[in-house]
Amino acid sequence: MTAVAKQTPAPAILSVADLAVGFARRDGGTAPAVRGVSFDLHRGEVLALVGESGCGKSATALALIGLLARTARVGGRVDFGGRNLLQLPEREWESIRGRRIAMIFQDPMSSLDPLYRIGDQIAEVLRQHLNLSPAALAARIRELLVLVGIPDPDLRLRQYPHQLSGGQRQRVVIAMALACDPEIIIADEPTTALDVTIQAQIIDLLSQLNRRIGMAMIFISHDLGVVSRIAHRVAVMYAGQLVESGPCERVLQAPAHPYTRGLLASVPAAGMAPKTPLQAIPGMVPDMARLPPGCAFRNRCAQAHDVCQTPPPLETHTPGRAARCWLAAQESRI
Ligand SMILES: Nc1ncnc2c1ncn2[C@@H]1O[C@H](COP(=O)(O)OP(=O)(O)OP(=O)(O)O)[C@@H](O)[C@H]1O
Repeated sequence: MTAVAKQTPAPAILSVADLAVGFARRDGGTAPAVRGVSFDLHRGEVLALVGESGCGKSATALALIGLLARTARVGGRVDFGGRNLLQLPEREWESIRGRRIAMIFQDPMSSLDPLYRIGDQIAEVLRQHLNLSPAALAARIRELLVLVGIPDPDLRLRQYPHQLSGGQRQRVVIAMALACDPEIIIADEPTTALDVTIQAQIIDLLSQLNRRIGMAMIFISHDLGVVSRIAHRVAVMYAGQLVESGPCERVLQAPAHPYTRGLLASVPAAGMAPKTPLQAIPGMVPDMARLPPGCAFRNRCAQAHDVCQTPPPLETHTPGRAARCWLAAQESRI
């Protein structure tokens, strides 16, 4: 696996502090989904949120853009533009969602309306937020299609979603997310629904756009191979908590948490011989309603020992690198 050389810029434009999300259960209780997550997103930076299905990545993302289900209970702070987004009334979200913070979902068809032409759908996003003349609107739609690498934009903008390939549809969704020059894009598994070659093209496009336009991005993925191609920083989540974070190259080269090491062993790395067996992490992600006492990963961890019955804190060992593991501290892995 080759990590692209990237630099982490400052300052923070979004600050998440002690974010907690829980979902109401039928018995009146709350099932936790996100447990005390804190991180900063810096201007121009790509931060990857990584972890297996069910570890709380999407719930974190949806909290940042005010799209959690009504049954969700939310705590903590999300500071952006001088406001705590968790307290924003819905009518005030209109000037932020899609305008200053935009989201790209996994399946392009969930963001596109099959009944409307591509150009009209991009126009709708622009009309919602900006007051452009008809000529400026048409020019901006064309410019966006060119920006995301859609060939023959004048033809494509008159077509319907079903007339485009899956990769082109995801490019259109990216164009819609970029339409109003947002400061932050949240991309939730944006390539999972695409085949492998197209996946690589979309990741390269997002990476190029980040470098050219400089928008910050929260990139959600379960695949550290994909993350290594785009992220400046990585935050690994397990059972709703951050278990490791740090600069992408350093985390991938010297993972401090056994869970991060498990995730790395389960993805193909560049230079690996073709039939090298990949190792899945044994066991299952715990049921969030019945978390084991102590470290949430200990039932799956080959290195678990007595101390792991006490929950480990997320400790910063070197500046910018943190891990939630008693062993990481003892072995000075970071
Ligand atoms: N609307 C909801 N109602 C009840 N529980 C939910 C809801 N959305 C998510 N959850 C639960 O919250 C936990 C975290 O889910 P989340 O979707 O954030 O995980 P994820 O890491 O993004 O996984 P995936 O990649 O599968 O989306 C899971 O236990 C999930 O079942």
